[in-house]
Amino acid sequence: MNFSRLIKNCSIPSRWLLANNIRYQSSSAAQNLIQVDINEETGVSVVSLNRKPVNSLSLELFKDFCGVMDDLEREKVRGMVLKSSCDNVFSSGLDITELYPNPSEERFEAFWLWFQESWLKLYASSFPTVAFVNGHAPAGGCVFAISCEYRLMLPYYKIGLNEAPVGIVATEWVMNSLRAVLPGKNAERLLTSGRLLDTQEAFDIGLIDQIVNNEEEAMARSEEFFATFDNVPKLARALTKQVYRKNDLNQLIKNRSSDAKQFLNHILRPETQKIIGSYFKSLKDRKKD
Ligand SMILES: CCCCC/C=C\CCC/C=C/CC(=O)SCCNC(=O)CCNC(=O)[C@H](O)C(C)(C)COP(=O)(O)OP(=O)(O)OC[C@H]1O[C@@H](n2cnc3c(N)ncnc32)[C@H](O)[C@@H]1OP(=O)(O)O
Repeated sequence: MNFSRLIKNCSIPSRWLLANNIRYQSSSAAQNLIQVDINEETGVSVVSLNRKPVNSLSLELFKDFCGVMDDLEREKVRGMVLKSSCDNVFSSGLDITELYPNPSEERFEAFWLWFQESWLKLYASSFPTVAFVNGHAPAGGCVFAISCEYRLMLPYYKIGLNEAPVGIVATEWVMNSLRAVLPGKNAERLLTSGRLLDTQEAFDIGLIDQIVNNEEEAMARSEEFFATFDNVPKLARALTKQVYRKNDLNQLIKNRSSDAKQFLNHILRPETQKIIGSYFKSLKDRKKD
């Protein structure tokens, strides 16, 4: 196997970014949408999504996330734990205001390309990744979790891919990430029903790896997970992961702009706008009851 070609092919940021003429520029340093804490002793980095109140995923958050992932690659961290700093919510998924009402083509295209970019960087990261699901993780929130290598979750929250009930068809790279975690039939059922599972159900079908009761326990379990790689050369580990995930990665890399166009067309359909609009209204109305 030609390793230098492989490394070049796995060089995540520049090749993919240049292909789309987009470059990282921190969009929101003042807003502090992502907090990063690197433990100098252990080499483990804790990355907290910090877009109050519910970590809905906006263009700015995706841009900042990509910047953080680039920094962690440069720092050669030993591992990353992804969590939320919002109460009770890991991430509420894509920011619905990016999808409704009728987003501008320019904004939406940028939004979608940075979402793709975030997934590529997380899914192919050279360092080990743990999602500490410390709150609800519907839709895009679940996409972040299943793109990590290991999932820990606090009890009594919900996780799943509820795109279908929201009028959205999950794209192929999202389906592939789920298939990599769950055996085929459970993955298909989760997608087509759009059911959100509670922590125990998610553990029972293997969507999450362990249930933890608090952050301290989550950090201890993460450390155990990272320690399983301590005797493995970093480059060999990273390349094994990237080659193993290569088909999923290539499926998106080859289709980035058609994926964005397809999703925009889908989102702009009047029927889709109507379903998302009434779903969003029901979210707002829930509070008034
Ligand atoms: C043809 C090709 C198709 C290709 C498709 C490709 C890919 C799909 C893959 C990824 C797609 C993902 C789609 C999505 O992610 S859509 C978003 C789906 N998200 C949800 O359904 C979750 C909605 N939210 C909730 O259920 C709850 O908010 C909660 C997360 C359980 C938290 O509940 P709670 O703590 O009670 O907070 P509130 O509900 O009161 O929320 C506070 C505040 O935030 C607003 N909000 C909540 N979620 C979102 C969101 N996702 N976007 C924007 N805003 C959100 C909520 O309305 C409240 O606002 P107000 O305070 O103004 O009322």
